[in-house]
Amino acid sequence: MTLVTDVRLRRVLDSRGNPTVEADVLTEEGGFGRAAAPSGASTGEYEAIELPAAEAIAKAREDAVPRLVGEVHAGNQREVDRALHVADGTEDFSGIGANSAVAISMAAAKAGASVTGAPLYQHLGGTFRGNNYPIPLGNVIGGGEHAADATDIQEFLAAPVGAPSVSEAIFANAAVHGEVHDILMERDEPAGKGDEGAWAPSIDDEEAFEIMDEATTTVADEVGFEIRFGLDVAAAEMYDEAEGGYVYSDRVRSTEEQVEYIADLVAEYDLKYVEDPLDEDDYEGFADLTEKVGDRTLVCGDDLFVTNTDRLGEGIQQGAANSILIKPNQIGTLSDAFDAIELAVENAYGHVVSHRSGETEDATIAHLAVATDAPFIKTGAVAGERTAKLNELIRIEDNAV
Ligand SMILES: O=C(O)[C@@H](CO)OP(=O)(O)O
Ligand SMILES: [Mg+2]
Repeated sequence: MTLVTDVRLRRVLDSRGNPTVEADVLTEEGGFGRAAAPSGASTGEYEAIELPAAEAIAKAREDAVPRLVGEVHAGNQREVDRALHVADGTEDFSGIGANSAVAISMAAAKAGASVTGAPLYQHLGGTFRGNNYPIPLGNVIGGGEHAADATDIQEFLAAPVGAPSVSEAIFANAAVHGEVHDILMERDEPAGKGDEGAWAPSIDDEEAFEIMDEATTTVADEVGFEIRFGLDVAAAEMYDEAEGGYVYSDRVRSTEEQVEYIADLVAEYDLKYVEDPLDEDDYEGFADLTEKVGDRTLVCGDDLFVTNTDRLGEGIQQGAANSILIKPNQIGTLSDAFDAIELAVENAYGHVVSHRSGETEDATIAHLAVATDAPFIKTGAVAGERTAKLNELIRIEDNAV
């Protein structure tokens, strides 16, 4: 019923104005799915390889499309994704590009769902999926690789942990984003926005912590539920061995100092979430920090694990982190992302489904998060390519997809 009859690929715009790959998958019985690949700026060294969009499309047309059309069923995700791996023939999708692979993989899932008439989250998660929804982590202040002349820490994320529903959580994050703006205005700190729609003022990290504390407290009082906050340090971008450690605007921190610094921040601000607090090669540092604060906060590996089961397995062995960021384009297919989620869940690691800094209106990750009972989703707070996912979550909760 879901035999693939055509795969069409094209270049479309992403939110940074760069070309990215969009895929359409068509099947017998009129099935149709469309999806587009996102793109990172602070990419991990061990991610699957994104090729220039035009090249990825040319390679996929030559090598992948003939192995899909008339050969695989969109309703059988493993079959589709195996064919993509065979077509690619490398370990890191450098053959056809992880951008082509992930766009086709996600479009196939949507095509499979469309034939059965089930919403994508149910197609992916099964009919016995639980009734949980992820808490959205909303990026409201940011810098690092996502904005020039702003904070050293890449993302300050609102975490509305007490929200009674997804929609209330989403509106709370938007309110925190608005409150941050008001506080910045009061302080006479004008701010543009970074790649993900977060405010990118020219302030130091210390001031950003003060503002986050104030903004989350103010909005929590207004809405009447608990709002905490967290970070994506994106520390691999700061780490410079020759400089002796983590290079901040005002100083360099050694690995030990970095672990202490982050542990102190967790204690001082009761942080709910800390992503990539250490370099992507430093399992040991991650393990040290997890030992110190892992009972109180989520220590999450993004560049550390890159959605890869081998790297996650190593982290589990060493006790590095207690949660994993899931970005399908880091690994190339939905099947590989599901494998990483399964391994995480089996080992009591939390999983956080995530957007990239370069995004499109594609909302697949909202369905992926709901399908897999993810405790958290990280997909911004405002901006159209972010609200595409957030509004889809609202629709899913409202049974309207
Ligand atoms: O580091 C991250 O977690 C992401 C998304 O916020 O950024 P990028 O897509 O640039 O890697
Ligand atoms: Mg990150």
